[in-house]
Amino acid sequence: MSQSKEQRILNFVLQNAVRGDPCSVLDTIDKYCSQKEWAMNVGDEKGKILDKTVEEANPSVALELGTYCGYSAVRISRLLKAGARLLTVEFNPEFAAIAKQMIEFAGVQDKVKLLEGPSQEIIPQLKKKYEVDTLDFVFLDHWKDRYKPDTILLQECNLLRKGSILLADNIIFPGAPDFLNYVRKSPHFQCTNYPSHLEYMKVEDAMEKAVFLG
Ligand SMILES: CCc1ncnc2c1ncn2[C@@H]1O[C@H](/C=C/CNC(=O)c2cc(-c3ccc(F)cc3)cc(O)c2O)[C@@H](O)[C@H]1O
Ligand SMILES: [Mg+2]
Repeated sequence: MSQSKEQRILNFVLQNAVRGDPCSVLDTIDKYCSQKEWAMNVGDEKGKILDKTVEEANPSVALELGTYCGYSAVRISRLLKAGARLLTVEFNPEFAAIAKQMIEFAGVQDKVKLLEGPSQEIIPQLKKKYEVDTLDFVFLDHWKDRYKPDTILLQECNLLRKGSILLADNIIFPGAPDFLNYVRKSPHFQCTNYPSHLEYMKVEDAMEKAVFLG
């Protein structure tokens, strides 16, 4: 059976990156996806916005929705302080298996817990099953029509606290218009837009930061 693109990305990392070096894994994925096959990793330009927002949040507990190949899980977890953890949610078993190997090769497995399943099922389990009190940081990068319902679900499950930071990818392309409308109109969020470009392309994109006000 022919290999998937995601398997080819992983193989390129296993053969070309430095084991245990998260930056080398990120650079190697970016090299492959800019020169050989495009893939929907957040990439380096928007990745720098992600880095700054993670550093601002300095989270003890972070959540990512949409692991894909693990690029942003490696990117986020490499910045976490000792004892902090990232929970990342992925419902495609093939992508979850790729991401697990990517995370282990980068050497960040002790900081990352990969939760397999749909976010709407996982989120309500976070408090009791995964011992989460509240989330300090949430990165939204899964199906774009899931950003708004999952943001509402996070609030309903009391997983956000005053100052929790949400960061959403792809605000322009593919776009998440209902999410953008929702957080910008809500009195419970303070929003900031970060113009950027689509990963590996000269196409406009943006990220939106939404800080929960309680
Ligand atoms: C059910 C809830 C739920 N629960 C758990 N896991 C879930 C999930 N919903 C989705 N997943 C997983 O997350 C990832 C999907 C991510 C979706 N991302 C884009 O569609 C996207 C597209 C472009 C672009 C495409 C084509 C273009 F031409 C231009 C741009 C660029 C980007 O940065 C993009 O993020 C996959 O691993 C899914 O298995
Ligand atoms: Mg994205």
